[in-house]
Amino acid sequence: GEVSATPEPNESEYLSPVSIGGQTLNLDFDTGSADLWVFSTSLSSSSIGQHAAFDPSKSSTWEDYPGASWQIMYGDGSGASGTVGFDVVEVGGATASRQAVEIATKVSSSFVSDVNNDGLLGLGFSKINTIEPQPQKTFFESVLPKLDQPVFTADLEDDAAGTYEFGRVDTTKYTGMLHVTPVDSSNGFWEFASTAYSIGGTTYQNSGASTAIADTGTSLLLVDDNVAQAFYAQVQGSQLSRTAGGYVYPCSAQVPDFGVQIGSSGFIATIPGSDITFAEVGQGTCFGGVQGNGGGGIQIFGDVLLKQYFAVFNGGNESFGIAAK
Ligand SMILES: O=C(CNCCc1c[nH]c2ccccc12)Nc1scc(-c2ccccc2)c1C(=O)NCc1ccccc1
Repeated sequence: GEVSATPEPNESEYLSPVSIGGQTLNLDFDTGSADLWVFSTSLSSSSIGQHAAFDPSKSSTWEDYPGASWQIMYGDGSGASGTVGFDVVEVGGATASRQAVEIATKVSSSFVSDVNNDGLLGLGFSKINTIEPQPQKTFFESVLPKLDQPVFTADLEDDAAGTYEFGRVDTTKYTGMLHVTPVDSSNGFWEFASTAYSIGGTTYQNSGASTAIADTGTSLLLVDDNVAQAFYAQVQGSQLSRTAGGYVYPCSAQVPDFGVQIGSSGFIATIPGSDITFAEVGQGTCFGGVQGNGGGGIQIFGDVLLKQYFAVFNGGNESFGIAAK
């Protein structure tokens, strides 16, 4: 069947209503991780705050996974951990009848204060699922055999609602051609080759990192440090600020267009300079949406890039495609 879930965009994330054992929570759909975890009634009331919290004792279809646990840490220092069970998980119209659901008994402060999401729904590959003693399938892997097509699409918008759809590619959602590249899932990500970039329309070879991942769970565009340095060399007044945690510049600065190659096909996905500012950090200073990846081998193509395009994640032939919209 085909399903669509319309996430509510909030700042840097796109939330979609998910039903778990008949309880609805707003989860952040995240192609950069593979854990489905939720705020739960096991957390302290101060941690729960405004969040919806899943209560397994109120689900008639809940099944414990005795002795299992999970623990996840993200590159921004945030994280969560807890216990595991199985329940019926429904997104739009697709149902996973026995989906591993990770109950948070601990969440870091950044998730407590991020009142928009009640947890994450990982859409990466289950080889990076953190459940011990045995990693479990993602929601997409669970429903894949039942879908008309083994795909899901992400149509992220800045302020309008974005949409994830499972089982079909809505060709009315994009214009021109879909630029498709093979994915190497061996690291558990939707990872592909990316060896070139462009600044202000001029293309350069990327001498550093040679791959990138499509990551709806990361707000920023984290490129090879040399590429970030080359980009900000063309932004008057920019500087790498330790206090801000990255490159900042006067909000009045002229920011050039920035593009990154998707796959070895040669297609360069471009972000208009006017869409690159991520946040104002005060005193007329702006924080850039393009930042260095801190020397890690892979580049992380997050929402700053993905919201410019319509994205197709194909779990059948393991490929990633984007098109203008
Ligand atoms: O984890 C994800 C996607 N889920 C994010 C969930 C999430 C984390 N805070 C959230 C807050 C709200 C909603 C969702 C999330 N992507 C990947 S792949 C490799 C790295 C990585 C590993 C080591 C070092 C650097 C990156 C990350 C990473 O840590 N991104 C987050 C981030 C965010 C900001 C800056 C850097 C990295």
